[in-house]
Amino acid sequence: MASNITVNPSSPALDHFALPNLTKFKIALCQLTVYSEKKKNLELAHRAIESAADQGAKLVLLPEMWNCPCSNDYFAKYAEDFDDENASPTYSMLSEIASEKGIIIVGGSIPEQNNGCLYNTCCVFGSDGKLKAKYRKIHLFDIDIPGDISFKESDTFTAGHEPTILETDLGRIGIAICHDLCFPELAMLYAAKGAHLLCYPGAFNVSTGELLWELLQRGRALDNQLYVATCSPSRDSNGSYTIWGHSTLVGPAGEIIATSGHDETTVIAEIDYSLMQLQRKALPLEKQRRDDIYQFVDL
Ligand SMILES: NC(=O)CC(=O)C(=O)O
Repeated sequence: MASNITVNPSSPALDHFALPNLTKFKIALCQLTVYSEKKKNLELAHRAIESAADQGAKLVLLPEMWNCPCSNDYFAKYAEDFDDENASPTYSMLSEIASEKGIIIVGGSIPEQNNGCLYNTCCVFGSDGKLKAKYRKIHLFDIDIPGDISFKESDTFTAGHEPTILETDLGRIGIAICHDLCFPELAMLYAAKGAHLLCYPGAFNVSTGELLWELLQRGRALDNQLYVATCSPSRDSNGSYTIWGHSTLVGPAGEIIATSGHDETTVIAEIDYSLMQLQRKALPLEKQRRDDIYQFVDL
């Protein structure tokens, strides 16, 4: 299916150097422990967001599946319907704290129930507390490594098909979730639409995490010369799915700006979009791209 984003990388209308109102700000990556009680997860997230905002963060990113254990056995039971916002405790909590603190929240992901389907969904709330965007994970994580890990997200979830990029005071933000990191095309699509920052709530496991997590984020940042932020739950070695952790902010030259281990923590780091401009000037990939030989086409 065609994306609802029209992409023309060489469009003269799009100034890839244009910066948002606020070019320098703090981002917080809240690496949260996930409990089996949803109420506890909501309370923990509320405290972490509050504390991050009090430390000056203007944008808070939460992990993939931060209020539900990462298992097909739980997704349906924990799912919420965002169309009925009064019936969604997660929606209410994120919306309230976003407006109370005047911050943007990229709300990680939780299971969404909608019209009989389940989605792995990220909601973004603006500083007025309003829902600004909803992204449903496009690439579901199905893996089978004999003797290691077997997980089939598509047993439960339906894949989304709408890339989501939003214009904010903190720049153009592209949203994707975890396994979406493995697909450079989605990041390229966002870059072609002028994204400054890509946010990936993620929950890589220990098998793929050690090998791929950092490599993929640095690759997406370096190829597109923009910021990449990831946020994972903390490790729970008792669960059936052992999380890698290591929430990270990567800069436009592919450099790690800040990262964590696998325990519960909040990473607070600075984003400075002028570094993006410098990197793009120093290494003008956009100008060097050989559109005469290959082209990125949005079908
Ligand atoms: N949750 C995921 O999509 C996990 C993933 O991609 C991984 O490699 O682990």
